[in-house]
Amino acid sequence: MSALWLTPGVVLVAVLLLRWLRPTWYWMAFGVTFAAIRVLIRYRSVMDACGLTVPPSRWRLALARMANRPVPEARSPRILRLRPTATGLVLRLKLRPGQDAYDFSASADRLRHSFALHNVVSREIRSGVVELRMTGYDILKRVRMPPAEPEPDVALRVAVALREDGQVHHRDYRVPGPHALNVGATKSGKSVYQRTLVTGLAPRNVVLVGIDCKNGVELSPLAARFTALADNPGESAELLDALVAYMGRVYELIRAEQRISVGLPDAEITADIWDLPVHLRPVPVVLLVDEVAELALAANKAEEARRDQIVTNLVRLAQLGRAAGIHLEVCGQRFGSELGKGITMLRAQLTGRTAHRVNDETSAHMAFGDISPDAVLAAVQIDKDRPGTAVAGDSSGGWSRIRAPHTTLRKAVDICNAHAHRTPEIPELAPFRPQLPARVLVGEVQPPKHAAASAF
Ligand SMILES: Nc1ncnc2c1ncn2[C@@H]1O[C@H](COP(=O)(O)OP(=O)(O)OP(=O)(O)O)[C@@H](O)[C@H]1O
Repeated sequence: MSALWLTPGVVLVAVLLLRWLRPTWYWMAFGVTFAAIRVLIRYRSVMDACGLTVPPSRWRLALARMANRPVPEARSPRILRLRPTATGLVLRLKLRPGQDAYDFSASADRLRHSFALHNVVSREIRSGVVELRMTGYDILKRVRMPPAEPEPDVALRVAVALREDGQVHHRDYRVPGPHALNVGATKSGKSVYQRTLVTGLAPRNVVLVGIDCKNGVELSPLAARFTALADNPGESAELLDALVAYMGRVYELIRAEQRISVGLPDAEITADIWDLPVHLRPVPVVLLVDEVAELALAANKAEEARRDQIVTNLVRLAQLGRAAGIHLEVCGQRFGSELGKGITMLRAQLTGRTAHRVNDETSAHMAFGDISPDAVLAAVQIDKDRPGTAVAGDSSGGWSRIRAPHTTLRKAVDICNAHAHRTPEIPELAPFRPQLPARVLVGEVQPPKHAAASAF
C-alpha cells in the first residue's frame, strides 16, 4: 500500500524539483500544455471581462430580432494563431472593426493575471493584427545565460543579457545601433550591465577605451584590458581630443584605399573599416563612458569651455565614428537637455537604448521618448527589488525586458587580466595608458605590451 503512495509522491517531488531547477524544461514538458488549454478555455470570458470585445453588428442584431432569437453575444478578436515557445505562448489576434491595438497594451496586466501567466506584452504587428507575447514563468528571476556561441570578429556582437522571452540579448555594434545609451537610477544595475559588456568584449579583437568620472571606481580595476582610461573631466577632454585625432587618421586610411579602388575596374569601393583588407583594417574601438553627467558639470567659464569641447567631441565621434569603427557606450542616471547644449543632439545618435529602473517618467522619456512610447511605460514599471532588470529598445521602435547576469567585479577583473595580452596600442592614446595592477606587472598574467599588435 505504502509503495502505491510512494510512486505518485516521488513523481510529484520530481516535477516540483524540475520546475525549480530547470523551469524551461518544466515549461516545455508540462506548463505549455496546461497554459494553452487554460488560455483557450478562458479566452472569451477574459476578453469580455477586460473590455476587449465589440458589440454585435446591427445586421446580426436585426437577424436575431427577426428570428426571435436571444441577443447575440459581444464578439472577441479572432484568434489567428496560438504558438508555444520555449518560455511562453504567442497569441496572434485579428482585431474587430473599431478595436485599437492600444487597448490591448493597456490591458496587458489584466490579461496576465486572468490567464495566470507570468507576463503579457502586446504589440501591433501590422494594421489590425495584434500579437500577445505571454511568458509562462519568471525567466529573469535567476539569469542563466546559455553557453556562448563563437562569434566571428567581424560580427562585433556580444551577449549581454537574457530577454524575458528566453532569447539572448546581444549588444550588436554593427546592426542596428552602432552607439548606445544606458540610463538608470543609482543602484539600478548599470555598472553590472557595463561590466558584463566588458567581459564579453575582453576576449574579442577590440580596443577598449574608458571614461569613468566616478574616480575610476568602476573601470580602473579592469585596466589591464583597457588601451586608455580617464577618470576625471580634464583628462577625459584630452582623451576625447586624442580619439578624434585617431578617427581622422582612420578616415585618411579609408580615403587612401578609396583612391586605389576607384582606379581599379570592378573593385569594391571602401566605405568603412569593414571594407578594408584584413591586414589594413584597424581594430574597432569601444568607448565606454560611465556617469556622463559628470562630464557635463561646469562651475566656471573655463569648465564650461571644457564641457563644450567634451560634448562636441562626443557628438563628433557619434556622428562619424561608425565608419571608423568607433562605438560609444554612454551610461548615466539621466540624459536630457538639462545636461546642456549638444546633449539632445548626442542622444539622437545613441540609437541602442537601455533603461534600468528610473526614478521618474521623465528619465524613462530620456531613453525612449523619441523612439518607443511603449517602452517608457515598461521602464517606469521596473521592480526596484529586481536590480539589473532593464528595458532594451532599438531605433525600429521594438523593445524587450532584459536582465544581465550578475557579473561580479572579481569575475570581470579576472577575465580582463586573462585577456590583457589582447590590449592593442594606439599611438594617439598612449598618454592615457592606465596604470596596471601590480600582479599584472610582475607577470602573473601577461602584460599587454608583449603580445598585442598595434591597433593601427
Ligand atoms: N543583473 C543583476 N543581477 C542581480 N543583481 C544585480 C544585477 N545588477 C545589479 N545587481 C545588484 O544591484 C547592485 C547595484 O548595481 P550597480 O552597481 O550595477 O548599480 P548602478 O546603477 O551602477 O549604481 P550607481 O549608479 O550607484 O553606480 C549590485 O551591487 C548588485 O547587488
